[in-house]
Amino acid sequence: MSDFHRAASGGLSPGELEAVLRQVGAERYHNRHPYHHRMTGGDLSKGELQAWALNRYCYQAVIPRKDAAILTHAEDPAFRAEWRKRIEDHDGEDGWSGGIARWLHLATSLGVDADAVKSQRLALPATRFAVGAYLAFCFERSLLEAVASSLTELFSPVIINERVPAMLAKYDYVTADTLAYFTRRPEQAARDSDFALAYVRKHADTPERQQQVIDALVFKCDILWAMLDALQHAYGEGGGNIPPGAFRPEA
Ligand SMILES: O=C(O)c1cc(C(=O)O)c2c(n1)C(=O)C(=O)c1cc(C(=O)O)[nH]c1-2
Repeated sequence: MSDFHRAASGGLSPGELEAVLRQVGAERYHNRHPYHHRMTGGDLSKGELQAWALNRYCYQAVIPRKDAAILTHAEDPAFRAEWRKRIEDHDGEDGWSGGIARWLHLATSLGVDADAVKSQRLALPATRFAVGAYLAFCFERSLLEAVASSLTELFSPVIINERVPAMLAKYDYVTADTLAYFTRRPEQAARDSDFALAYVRKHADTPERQQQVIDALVFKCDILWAMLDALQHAYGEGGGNIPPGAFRPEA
C-alpha cells in the first residue's frame, strides 16, 4: 500500500479522508484491470463474456445477503430504513423482479443456461472465495468497516459508462436489452454511495477508524480485482487454465 493510503497520525479532516478514498479508487478500482480493458476493446471471446456474466452472478447474489448482515449491526432505525433499499433493489418485491433477475437476464442473453448460472456450480473457485470473503467481512467487521467496503460504488458509474457503450459497439450479439441491468445502476449507486460516504465522513472520527475505512475500501477493491484476475487466468489465452468443474464455453 502506498504511503498515501495511511491516515495521518493526527487524523484527517472529512474532506481529506474522502480524498484518500477517491485516490484508492483511482488506483485500485477494477476499471484498471486488463480483463476490463479487453472487454471494452472488443477483444473478449463470447465464451469470455459468458464466463464473466456467470461468475459475476455470484457477486450479485451475495450483495443482498451482505446488506442483510450489515442491517444486523445497525441499531439506528433511520439507517436501516435507508440501507434496506439496497436489498429491495436486488431482490425486487418477490425475489425475482430486481437486480439479480436482471443480471440473470444478462447472462442468459449471452447464451448461458439460466439454471447453470443460478446454481453457481460452474463458477471459478476464486470467484466463490472472493464473494465469500466479502460476505464474511460484512458479518465480522464493524458497521463502519462494512459501510466503507460498499464505497466501491462511488466508482461504479465510471466503469458502467466505459463498459456499456463499448460492449454495444464492439460485440454484435450484445444489445441494449442484454445490458438492461445497467440502466438503473448509476442512479442507485449514486444514492447508495452518497449515503455511505456521508456515514463514513461522520463516523470515521479517529485516526484508527479512518485507517479501518481506508483498509476496508482497499479490501473491497481487491475482491473485485481478484474476480477479474481469476477470469483472465482461466479463460484468457485460449482458456487453457479452466479449473476442473468450472464453466467451459462451447468451442
Ligand atoms: O458493474 C460494476 O462494475 C459494479 C461494481 C460494483 C462495486 O463497485 O462494488 C457494484 C455493482 N456493479 C453493482 O451492480 C452493485 O449492485 C453493487 C453493490 C455493491 C456493494 O458493494 O454493495 N457494489 C456493487
